[in-house]
Amino acid sequence: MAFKATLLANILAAIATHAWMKTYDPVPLGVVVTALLTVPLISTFIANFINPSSSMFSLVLAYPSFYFALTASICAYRLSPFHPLAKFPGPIMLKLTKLPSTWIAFKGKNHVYVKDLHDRYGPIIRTGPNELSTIDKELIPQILGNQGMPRGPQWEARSFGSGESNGLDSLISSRYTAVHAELRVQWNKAFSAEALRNYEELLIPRLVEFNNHLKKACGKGTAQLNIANWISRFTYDFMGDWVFSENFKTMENGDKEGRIEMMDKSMHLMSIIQQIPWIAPSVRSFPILNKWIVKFVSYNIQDSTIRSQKEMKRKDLFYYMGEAAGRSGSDFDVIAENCNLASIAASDTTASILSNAVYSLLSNPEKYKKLQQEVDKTFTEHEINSFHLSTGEEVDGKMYGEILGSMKYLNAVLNETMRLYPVIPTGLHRAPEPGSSSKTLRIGNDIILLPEGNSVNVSLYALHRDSRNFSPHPDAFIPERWLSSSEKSEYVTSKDMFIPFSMGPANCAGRTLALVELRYTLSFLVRNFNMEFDTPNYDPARWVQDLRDQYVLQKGGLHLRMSLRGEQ
Ligand code: HEM
Repeated sequence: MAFKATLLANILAAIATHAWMKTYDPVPLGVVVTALLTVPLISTFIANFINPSSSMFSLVLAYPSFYFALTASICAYRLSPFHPLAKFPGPIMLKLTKLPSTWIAFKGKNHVYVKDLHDRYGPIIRTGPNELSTIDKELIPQILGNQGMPRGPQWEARSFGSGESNGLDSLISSRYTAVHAELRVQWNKAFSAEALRNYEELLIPRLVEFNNHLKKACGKGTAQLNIANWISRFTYDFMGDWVFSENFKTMENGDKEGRIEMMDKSMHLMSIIQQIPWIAPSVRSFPILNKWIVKFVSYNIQDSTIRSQKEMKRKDLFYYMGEAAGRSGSDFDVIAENCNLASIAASDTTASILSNAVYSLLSNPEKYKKLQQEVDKTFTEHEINSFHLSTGEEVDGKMYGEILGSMKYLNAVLNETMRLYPVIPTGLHRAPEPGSSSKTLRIGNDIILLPEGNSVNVSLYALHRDSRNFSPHPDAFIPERWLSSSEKSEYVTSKDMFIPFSMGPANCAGRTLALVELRYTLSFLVRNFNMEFDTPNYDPARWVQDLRDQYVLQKGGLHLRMSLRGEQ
């Protein structure tokens, strides 16, 4: 009898605990742990008070029965028709827990996994107890567009800052529409036509330096180079120029401080903990786990501090985030947070696309040749000589952004690269605005009610490889699919479903600069160097295997044999 009373008390307590956790979700981890430790004790005490028995025996029974009942209650609810996401298909394990996704994120293969799930289950799937993923054409604008939702809790886990959801964090991790819109105004000013021209002026000398390093490495013969690593250092140094007015000299001296490595390790941790955002603050309170993030941020704070003490020579991002926004020294945290964001957004992203573009071209020699022909023709026609190695000339002050922007094949190659290898492959995460209770989405005549506490992800990797949007051969690198506009084209190319920079109010703020940098850098590489895979030392099949979805699409090494091209 006493045995039954303890059992019953703990089952009831478990159900009540579950109901309480659901109602006040997300409950801070510390409170949850305290509840899990104390509630079985209290319920057993009450049961024993009403029906005295051997307290030792009751205690032995209390914890297992409570945890078992709590787990059963949670699982039953998540699989039940009462769950708001009940009607969406997906593997049972994912409906129950995010643990499998956490493991897959650890391995960096979430993009492949989610695409595979969409192939199996359809355009709207359940990828977690409270999470959907969609590649549905009708839903995407409702999620990302102007009337869509703000960023979801995954972005808090990705925050480099304090991670507070209501404070002035960086633009990318603010979850409130109004806070985001206010910050975005300043970011938009930082990419005005005048600002862009300024950045372009900074880009050219840095590109010439990149050119010269590669030229030196090649000497009069052939060099074996990890071009992905060189590209990362180039994009990082260029970021230093226009964000902090500082030359980090990673091309000259190597990544001695390990900044690029730190950035990548930080994002690996974030990509894992974002799967279960509510544990993120606790995980990040462990110094051993958080050390890369802390170190990376401390470098950026140091860079912002140095920049704040310098006389401004050019309008860099620090200026736009600070002085131009009417912010002063007391707002240093906001300025530094946003410069910190730019240090990743403006380096790892372009490095990822450029390396993937080189890999794709070398894997498709006829496309490589076609691009080279276009680049040679355009550079000759417009006398774009200052990048040509053999001239060794200094920068001539001319800007070529517009000319490069009109190069059809170059832009088709970049589009095709961003289609196949989107920089943020799975992480366009959105959730109902905190405090809004729910978001209503429409699909045909159906209504999807997404209550607060639930979220939805758009997977660009799956969207861009969906044969309904891009065919034939959605997984193949075919820049030509971007060139034909006629109805009779042999290609289906859904341009509205090509969103590598996302869409809506939180789309990529740096899109215009990114495109300028990509066009310049790729055309200069193709113009000035012969490039081929360094086989048999390097197996090109490794490239795709080494790509990892770690918030930003991370890459391994890309080992090439490179030599200078002669006069064209
Ligand atoms: C090829 C290069 C790049 C790609 C493909 C890319 C892609 C993206 C995507 C997909 C997002 C939106 C995420 C979402 O919807 O939640 C984003 C946001 C953002 N990107 Fe980029 N990005 C690139 C380069 C850059 C550069 C060079 C900058 C310059 C700092 C930049 C700054 C930002 C910022 C500030 C945001 C947040 C925008 C907001 O919340 O309003 N990105 N980027």
